[in-house]
Amino acid sequence: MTSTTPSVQDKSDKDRVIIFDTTLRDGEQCPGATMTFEEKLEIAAMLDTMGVDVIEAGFPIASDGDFEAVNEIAKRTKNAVVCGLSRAGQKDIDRCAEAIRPAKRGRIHSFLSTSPVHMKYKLQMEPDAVHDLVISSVTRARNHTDDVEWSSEDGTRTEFDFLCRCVESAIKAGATTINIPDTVGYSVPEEYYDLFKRVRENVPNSDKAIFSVHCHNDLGMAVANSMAGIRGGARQIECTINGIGERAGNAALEEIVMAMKVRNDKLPYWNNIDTTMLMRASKEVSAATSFPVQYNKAIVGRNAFAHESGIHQDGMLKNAQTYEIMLPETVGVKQTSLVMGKHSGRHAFIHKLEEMGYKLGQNQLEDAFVRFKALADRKKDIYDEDLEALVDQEMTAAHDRIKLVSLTVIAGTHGPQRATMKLNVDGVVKIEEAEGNGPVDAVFNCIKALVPHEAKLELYQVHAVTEGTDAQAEVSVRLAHEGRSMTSRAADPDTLVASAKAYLGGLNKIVMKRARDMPAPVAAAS
Ligand SMILES: CC(=O)SCCNC(=O)CCNC(=O)[C@H](O)C(C)(C)COP(=O)(O)OP(=O)(O)OC[C@H]1O[C@@H](n2cnc3c(N)ncnc32)[C@H](O)[C@@H]1OP(=O)(O)O
Ligand SMILES: CC(C)C(=O)C(=O)O
Repeated sequence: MTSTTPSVQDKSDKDRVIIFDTTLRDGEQCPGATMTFEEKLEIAAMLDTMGVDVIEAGFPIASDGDFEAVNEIAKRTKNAVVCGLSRAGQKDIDRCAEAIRPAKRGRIHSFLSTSPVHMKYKLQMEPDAVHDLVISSVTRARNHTDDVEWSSEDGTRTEFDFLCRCVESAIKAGATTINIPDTVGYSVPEEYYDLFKRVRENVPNSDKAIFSVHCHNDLGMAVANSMAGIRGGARQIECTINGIGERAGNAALEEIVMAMKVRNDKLPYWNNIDTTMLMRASKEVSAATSFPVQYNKAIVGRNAFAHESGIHQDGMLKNAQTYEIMLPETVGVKQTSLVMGKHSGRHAFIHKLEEMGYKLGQNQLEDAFVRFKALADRKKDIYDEDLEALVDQEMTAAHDRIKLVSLTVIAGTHGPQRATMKLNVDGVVKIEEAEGNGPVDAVFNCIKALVPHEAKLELYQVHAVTEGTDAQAEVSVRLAHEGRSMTSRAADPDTLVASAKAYLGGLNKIVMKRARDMPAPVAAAS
């Protein structure tokens, strides 16, 4: 934990927040997120191990498959309460009760809309009839289990007095948890805080139930609203892994939990979640639903602990607290990553090369850095292999007597292909133009014209250093000369430039060998 991250000091019961995970119910409701029976069992087991207090495992009346999943999760879950959702009708409630029956601790979660728009158009019921149904549904659920949650669907758009009337009756009928959902993600933090505060103050028996928040993210405020509800006196948060759920989703469990942990000074609440499992949970849910996690998603996005900007990377290298408010290990991420890219600076570049085992002199470093920046301008992702190729080239090129200055190639359907090349040979710049049977042949013919030699090309191979159409091409050539073979490699985003550099690399090796064999002044190649 960094010093900006106070630990949860005083774990008093009044500040304990129940984490109610609804990934398998509300999470599964979003289009395309359907999970198989086996995937649901795995996710439920993971949530149980992670310390989730209540697992909403499904909506048993929805289908036989949902019933089976809730029922099996109820049988297997060791610690958490297993909850099933049901409408207010008797059939729904009884089916839900049957599904959760094997659970060590089972909960029926019954809901009914209370807002004018929902009552009038969706339910087509008068408020008094809705109120009666609240009482009869909670009473029926209570006959099955003593753990009953009642939700006033569209609670944040419900008339205050009617909401209080329904909440009071639900508690009187035996509801032990009262949820006031922001079903359509319409509320704002101050308003949601106020709603809980006022309902708890106005409902005479409010202290007999635990209040719960359930927020949707239509305006991007699900987590902020959830925390506001907790400040207003709620002590259960309904949330999902990766924030999946209806439309724009629910409050994300990982964000809620880490907000309480990192900002415990301002949000002095605690929960039982093992935060080191958050990344694993995110990956498991993403794999099961095939929903990718947004790169910049808080806590579990792949960029959440990654830095590309030079100024940030420099800060991070000097002290991680400069740009990170929590340690990656806290959420199950191995380590911070300093991603090399066009915004990186020298500090990070040198650090990266040292990590990869390279020690370059000051001039070599400066040259390599300039070439790295040029590469990063052209290539989206710079991988370790790119840096390796770049530095290897830098190191071998340092003593080269033949250097590529420029190359232009005209290629296409109307041959012959033509290359124009400028070389620096022992400090003298020469230019030549040549044709060839294809662009590579034209390039090599240019080299032969500029540096006449006897060496024969034995092998020419191209492969991509990394993936993507902007990947660097790595070219290998083998030149046979006086009974020996010289191999050389070069990389560049342009295959023809890489080809020229690889060929010249082979020639430089021949020249160097000659110079070693007969130390007198040598002309380039033979
Ligand atoms: C805010 C939420 O997330 S609520 C949960 C939403 N989740 C889902 O709907 C997923 C699972 N749902 C389903 O599989 C199906 O909708 C079922 C099985 C529940 C119902 O299917 P159907 O019987 O074909 O009804 P359908 O879904 O078309 O319509 C819903 C009916 O339930 C009624 N209804 C809606 N909410 C409730 C409620 N809380 N209590 C009682 N009745 C309700 C509607 O008014 C409508 O009734 P009507 O048929 O008399 O007009
Ligand atoms: C059933 C309730 C809790 C719900 O999902 C909602 O209102 O969003």
